[in-house]
Amino acid sequence: MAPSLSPIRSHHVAVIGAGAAGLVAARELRREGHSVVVFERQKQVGGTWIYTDHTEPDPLSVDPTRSVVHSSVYGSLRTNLPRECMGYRDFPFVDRSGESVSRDPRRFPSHGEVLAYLQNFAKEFAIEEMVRFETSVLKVAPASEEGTGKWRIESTANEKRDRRDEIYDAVVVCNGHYIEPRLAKIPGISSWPGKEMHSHNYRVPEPFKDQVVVLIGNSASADDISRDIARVAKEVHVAGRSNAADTFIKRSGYSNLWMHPMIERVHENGSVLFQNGKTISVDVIMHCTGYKYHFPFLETSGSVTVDDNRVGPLYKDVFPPAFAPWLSFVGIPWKVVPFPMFELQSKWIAGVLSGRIPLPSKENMMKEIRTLYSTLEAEGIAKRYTHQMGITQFEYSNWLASQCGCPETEEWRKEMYLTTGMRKRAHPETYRDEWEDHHLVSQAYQDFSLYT
Ligand SMILES: Cc1cc2nc3c(=O)[nH]c(=O)nc-3n(C[C@H](O)[C@H](O)[C@H](O)COP(=O)(O)OP(=O)(O)OC[C@H]3O[C@@H](n4cnc5c(N)ncnc54)[C@H](O)[C@@H]3O)c2cc1C
Repeated sequence: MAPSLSPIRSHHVAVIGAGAAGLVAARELRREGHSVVVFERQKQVGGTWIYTDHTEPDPLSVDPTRSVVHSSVYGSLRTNLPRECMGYRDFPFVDRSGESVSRDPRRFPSHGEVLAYLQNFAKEFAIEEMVRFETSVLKVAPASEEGTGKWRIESTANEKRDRRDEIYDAVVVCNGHYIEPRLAKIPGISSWPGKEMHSHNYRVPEPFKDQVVVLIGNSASADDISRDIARVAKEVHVAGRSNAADTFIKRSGYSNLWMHPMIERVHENGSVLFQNGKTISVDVIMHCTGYKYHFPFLETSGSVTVDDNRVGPLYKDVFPPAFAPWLSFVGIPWKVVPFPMFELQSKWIAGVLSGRIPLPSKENMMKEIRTLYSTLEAEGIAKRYTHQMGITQFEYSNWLASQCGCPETEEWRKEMYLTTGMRKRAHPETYRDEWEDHHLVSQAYQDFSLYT
């Protein structure tokens, strides 16, 4: 029998990961009265925002035995959302350059500023006292075959190599999903002699000096990294699946940066043929093709799977009905404003666990998931886009807010997200330094005065 959800019960909850998702999950769980242990394999909080010069020994990151480097952040990275929009709702991401000279006051700051913000958040809410640093979770499995609802967690302290085996009432998975690369399929690649890598292992442009580089991808990273590398490389070519087959465009402002459709095939002599018929001799192919959800520690005997990058079944992207509410995930949706969404998902999980917020029956949750899958299929949307949200994120967040009794997403935040998206597409070079949504910034700061 699973533990009953009588009103306001406190549980012993494990959170996996101390990135932006795990930090706010820990705060909300403790606020609700649960006892919390956060497992974090790195030495500090911040997850993907902890920049490191290190990269993985396997540049494509496909070797399952490789030592994993968590962060995918590159040296020049600045946020692609304005700070007002990006921060948690009750801990605004405001300029704190008055507090320390090393802060970055820009509206679209560098990765170091986001890390500093997350560190401030952890300090403000005393999160670190709940975190076991340098401790990797190796296995998460139901504690017994009888389905007691409890979870067995095996972990190891990285240095000491001592394994711990513990039982928790509930597990909240916040392990991030920008670690396990997806790769493009390229005909002829096995005998192509050049260097292949994934953007996960890109840090700085210098190694690409005087080289001819092809980047595959239409994402923010392909866009940013191509410009970064074009400063030193001989030529940079971006191959995008969504570009028309005859695309051959020189990027304005650059003498050495071109856009193409996908690669048709590559050859033993080092050349690359694009679908537009252009052939060039290439030194490096970089896959900026995104990541796969990956939960190497999770053992659910097939009850929770990753199928073509669909994590499922998940009710509202959070609870697998078979284990609800004792297993949950924060941070699965993508193309979203992540931090405020993590905050609402975490409030919901905390309230459901304590019995304050009801969940539908397992059957009804499954019914809703099946309806979602059928709708996606009928609309011709591939499984791998199940968790993509974009504009629908606000309806989703507002639903979460209604469950938790919180105010809906602020209008200014929604408008700022949409306006930034439009400016990014129209002015990819300058959107981080020039903007027109000053009225939205004022509205944001009016709201922030409640918290700052
Ligand atoms: C290149 C890049 C640019 C981005 N730009 C933006 C942006 O501009 N704005 C924005 O809002 N978002 C951006 N994002 C999205 C970003 O991922 C989210 O903002 C957010 O940081 C994700 O937080 P998370 O906690 O889900 O995951 P992560 O930050 O990845 O944290 C997961 C944590 O789990 C730990 N962990 C994993 N497995 C284990 C284990 N087995 N045992 C113990 N600990 C474990 C990791 O060490 C890590 O600390 C960007 C992402 C990338 C990759």
